[in-house]
Amino acid sequence: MINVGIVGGTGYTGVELLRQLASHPEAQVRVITSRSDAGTSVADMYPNLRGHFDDLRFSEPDVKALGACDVVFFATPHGVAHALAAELLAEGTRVIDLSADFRLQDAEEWSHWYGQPHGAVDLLPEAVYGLPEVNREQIKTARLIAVPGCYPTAVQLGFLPLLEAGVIETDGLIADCKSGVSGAGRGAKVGSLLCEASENMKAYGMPAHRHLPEIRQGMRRAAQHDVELTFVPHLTPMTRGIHATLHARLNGNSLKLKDVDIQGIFDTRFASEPCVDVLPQGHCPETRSVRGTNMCRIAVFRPEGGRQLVVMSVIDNLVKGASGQAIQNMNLMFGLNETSGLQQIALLP
Ligand SMILES: NC(=O)C1=CN([C@@H]2O[C@H](COP(=O)(O)OP(=O)(O)OC[C@H]3O[C@@H](n4cnc5c(N)ncnc54)[C@H](OP(=O)(O)O)[C@@H]3O)[C@@H](O)[C@H]2O)C=CC1
Ligand SMILES: CC(=O)N[C@@H](CCC(=O)OP(=O)(O)O)C(=O)O
Repeated sequence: MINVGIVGGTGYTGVELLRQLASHPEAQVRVITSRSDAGTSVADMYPNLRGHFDDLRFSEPDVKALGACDVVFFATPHGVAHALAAELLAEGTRVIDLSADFRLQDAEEWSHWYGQPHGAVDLLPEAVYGLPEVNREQIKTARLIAVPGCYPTAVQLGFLPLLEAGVIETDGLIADCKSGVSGAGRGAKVGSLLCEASENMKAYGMPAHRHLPEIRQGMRRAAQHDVELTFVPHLTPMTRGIHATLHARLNGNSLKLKDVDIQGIFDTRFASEPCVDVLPQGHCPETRSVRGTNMCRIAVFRPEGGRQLVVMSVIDNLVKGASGQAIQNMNLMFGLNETSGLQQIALLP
């Protein structure tokens, strides 16, 4: 049994970790922290978990108790994992961070986008970007994982096959993304109020959202050179889900273009991926088909056989976009079945 600690258990990604770990056959949550709700029982705060964690109570973060765990998840705001990761790693505890603290390889770039100094520069060289579809082998031996952001997961998975195959222009790329409101976290904010967010849709984070450098970093790796991307996030009136509509243009001359099998590129790239499902030609993915699941569903279109491509990529922001992907990483790090505890099917309607 893997002994698990969670720092920041009262947020949406924290409770999503608990929901998934409740049915995990080889993981046991031993410690879960909240400073404001220390002493409260988990089942009292989240009645959907009654019967699963009845003896578990939130406690103040304590490095000794967390350091006795095999792995600690950070489901905390940016900067918290910077402060605690080194001490936990020194205890032999592995760290899986759901925040952005270790996602960018360049500490100065991180400080620029997150508006604070990087608090753990020494750990950056060993942090592994936890996108299993790209870094599976490094994840298996990692001590410190940076779980990708929600938009970066949906966007990178959608663009990767095309970038790796070298069939698209790498300038003028567009990621037009829509997110459910749980992406903004559980903390009270005016923008998340029912009267603000329902029956409404708006873009935000313009002209540049903090996920842009993270997405660009992954796309640069896939293309092996810089890419030019416009990323526009929108808030939509649903609780969970991300829908990314990606636009790219085929490169090369029109004679060669005839022969490019776009559907085949996606089918081949993700054929052995347990958490990516490429839809058959002509089908559009929908967010409700991945709601509560660790699946990314993708479709690719080439309207009228032209140069322009449209890729659609959907995930649940709290699962494949956060907690589910974090558990997928844990499974790989501990040599377990990669989808252990992650085999939920979406509830329709
Ligand atoms: N929501 C989403 O869709 C996604 C979120 N993420 C990231 O995951 C992380 C958590 O997100 P989310 O669950 O939405 O966040 P919330 O804001 O809902 O929850 C934050 C949690 O962290 C705890 N916390 C806050 N400050 C500290 C601190 N200084 N030290 C220790 N614990 C602290 C809080 O409890 P308390 O204050 O009581 O200690 C709370 O349990 C964030 O970095 C977020 O950006 C990543 C992908 C998707
Ligand atoms: C709808 C909404 O507000 N979404 C959040 C992104 C989700 C998130 O928490 O970002 P990380 O993955 O980097 O942690 C935002 O735009 O800031």
